[in-house]
Amino acid sequence: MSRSAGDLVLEAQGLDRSFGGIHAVDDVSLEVPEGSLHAIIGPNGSGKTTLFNLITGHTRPTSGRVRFAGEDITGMPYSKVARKGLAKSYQITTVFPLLTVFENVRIAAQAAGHAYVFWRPADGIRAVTRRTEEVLERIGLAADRDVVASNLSHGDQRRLDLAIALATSPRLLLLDEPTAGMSPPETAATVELVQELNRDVTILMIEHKMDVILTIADRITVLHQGRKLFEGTPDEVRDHPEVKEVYLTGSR
Ligand SMILES: Nc1ncnc2c1ncn2[C@@H]1O[C@H](COP(=O)(O)OP(=O)(O)OP(=O)(O)O)[C@@H](O)[C@H]1O
Repeated sequence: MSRSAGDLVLEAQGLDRSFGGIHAVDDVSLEVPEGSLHAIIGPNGSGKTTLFNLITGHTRPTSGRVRFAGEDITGMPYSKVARKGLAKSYQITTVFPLLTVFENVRIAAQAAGHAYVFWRPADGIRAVTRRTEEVLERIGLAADRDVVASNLSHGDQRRLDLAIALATSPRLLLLDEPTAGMSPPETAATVELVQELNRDVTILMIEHKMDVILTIADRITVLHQGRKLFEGTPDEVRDHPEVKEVYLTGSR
């Protein structure tokens, strides 16, 4: 299938999810075109994480549909969605702390099927090693390949988590606050890295730092109390009176 900018990688329609009496996500629709960097912002408790979980299959929507690369994936478990090319990088959750950087990334590359040349296993192993080295180079962790993951700085552990996601050669990468807990230099390096990755992977990200979002996003969805308050370009979001009010006063 040929792909071009403008094709929708992700389409969410009318997503809804309640937990008891809390309407965490309320009729949210989203369209993410191939190649774009789309950001989700909103105050604490506005439904960002729940929306991500509805997309990845970690949480079932009460109603609404999710399409990935044209296929309906609503309610499909993440293990299956991941094999279709949707990867997520969530706050170091996928790193094995006692394995080296290289081993961590190699496991992901292997799981993604890069070793699946069963009639010539040596080719498969070489392909996995090549993909692992390529990803480490790209993420800037090649010099740390033999370091045990738990000995990396917080910023480098986040980079490793990204490397693991990237090793699966995803078509869409979901990033949940990639700069959380990072120092200003680490944040700047991560912003650069995310922009670099976006050259060939579509990205959907949650981010709290407004300056980061306004710098790198093509389009921004603003959530407030589970609903879509506004969607637009960084300039439109920056100038939108209701968005300013929510961010400045925390309420509306
Ligand atoms: N499993 C759950 N059970 C009950 N309530 C939940 C559950 N998950 C989320 N919520 C509630 O749904 C609402 C939205 O939460 P969510 O975590 O999606 O917001 P968020 O925008 O990601 O917040 P934050 O920025 O603080 O991470 C909140 O009121 C939260 O307490």
